[in-house]
Amino acid sequence: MSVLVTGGAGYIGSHTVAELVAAGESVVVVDNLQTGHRGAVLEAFNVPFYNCDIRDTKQLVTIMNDHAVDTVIHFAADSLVGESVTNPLKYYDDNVAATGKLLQAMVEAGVLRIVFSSTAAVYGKPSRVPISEADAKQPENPYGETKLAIERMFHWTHRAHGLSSISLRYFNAAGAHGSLPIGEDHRPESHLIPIILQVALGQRPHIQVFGDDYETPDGTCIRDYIHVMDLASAHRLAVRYLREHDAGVNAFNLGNGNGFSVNEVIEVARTVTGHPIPAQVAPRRAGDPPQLIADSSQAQQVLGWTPVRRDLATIISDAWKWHSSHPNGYDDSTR
Ligand SMILES: NC(=O)c1ccc[n+]([C@@H]2O[C@H](COP(=O)([O-])OP(=O)(O)OC[C@H]3O[C@@H](n4cnc5c(N)ncnc54)[C@H](O)[C@@H]3O)[C@@H](O)[C@H]2O)c1
Ligand SMILES: O=c1ccn([C@@H]2O[C@H](COP(=O)(O)OP(=O)(O)O[C@H]3O[C@H](CO)[C@H](O)[C@H](O)[C@H]3O)[C@@H](O)[C@H]2O)c(=O)[nH]1
Repeated sequence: MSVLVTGGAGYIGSHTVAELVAAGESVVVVDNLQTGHRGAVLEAFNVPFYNCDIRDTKQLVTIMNDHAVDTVIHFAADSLVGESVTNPLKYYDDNVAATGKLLQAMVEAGVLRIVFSSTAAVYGKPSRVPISEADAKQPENPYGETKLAIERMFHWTHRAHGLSSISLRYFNAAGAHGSLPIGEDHRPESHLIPIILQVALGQRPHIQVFGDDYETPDGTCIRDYIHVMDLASAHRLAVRYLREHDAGVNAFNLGNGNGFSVNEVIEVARTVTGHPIPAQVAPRRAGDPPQLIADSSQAQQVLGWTPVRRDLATIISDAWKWHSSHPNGYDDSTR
């Protein structure tokens, strides 16, 4: 039995591949490298890699059959919130329609288990924190809307085809493997922690703090940062759960349950890096909710998941090891 990982050359996907390989799973990666990096799927893993789009149903069916795939973990997506607002149809095509093609290939190949990368963005601006899975889903951008639409596809494909699924709603993924040479390399980078670390590396003059007039103790936005290897372990457990249960349709939040403000994150990064990291207050970024904090008790109870790298200094320190040893990210010249 193998696990097919779509988007396995991306940030969270490559860390999950590392986790699965370490657990003795047989893994196959499918990635069109639109934002991923060939170098993120380490040669030492000896994992089959297909430079393939998830819309290519025919090739996916062949790959699933050739590798005796029994479960898919689906990371492949567009995930820039701002771009999704200016170009929503790209997100309906690349996220919703492309996932439809992937599910079609799975049904054709008789692969009826999927773990899906969902997001806290399905909730929009929450009415309370911590957020529970049953709370209102009111996405404020097409990115979150398309992820929610995919979650709904699982409802109907379960009824029609018996496809069982676990949607994992990540809060703010951060950090890096810590011992293997993989980490975060989005181009352009939009996430707070890697941008702060680019300031520490001298690649940017300062960090812009998007708004200091929110209704939070220090006025800056609060987020729930979750270590990428804790996300990876949740995927491993989700695969196991799907194999061992007639699981139906599930969705779980993945976060630490602790919120840190933008200013607090900058302060911890100053301590970790020993760099002053100049900060400048800038206007609010459109669509940012003041606070996002997860209630992840369901993932803990049902999957047996326990995040173990919960400390923000550990998360930033692992990210710093990656960024300081790979200041220009992956070398894509050998693609
Ligand atoms: N990074 C976060 O904080 C975060 C938070 C919540 C949810 N997510 C979701 O988690 C998933 C992974 O995020 P990431 O940060 O690792 O992103 P990423 O861009 O690093 O990884 C996505 C990978 O999918 C590949 N891909 C995209 N479209 C494809 C297609 N049509 N066919 C084949 N491959 C394709 C890309 O090349 C890339 O390697 C995404 O679905 C994202 O929406 C991320
Ligand atoms: O240069 C920056 C970058 C970010 N921020 C702030 O830092 C916080 C975190 O921002 P990120 O862009 O790192 O993360 P988001 O919370 O916006 O987004 C994350 O959570 C979303 C769900 O709400 C989506 O899932 C998305 O993919 C995921 O990256 C926000 O308050 C943002 O305004 C800054 O102040 N300056």
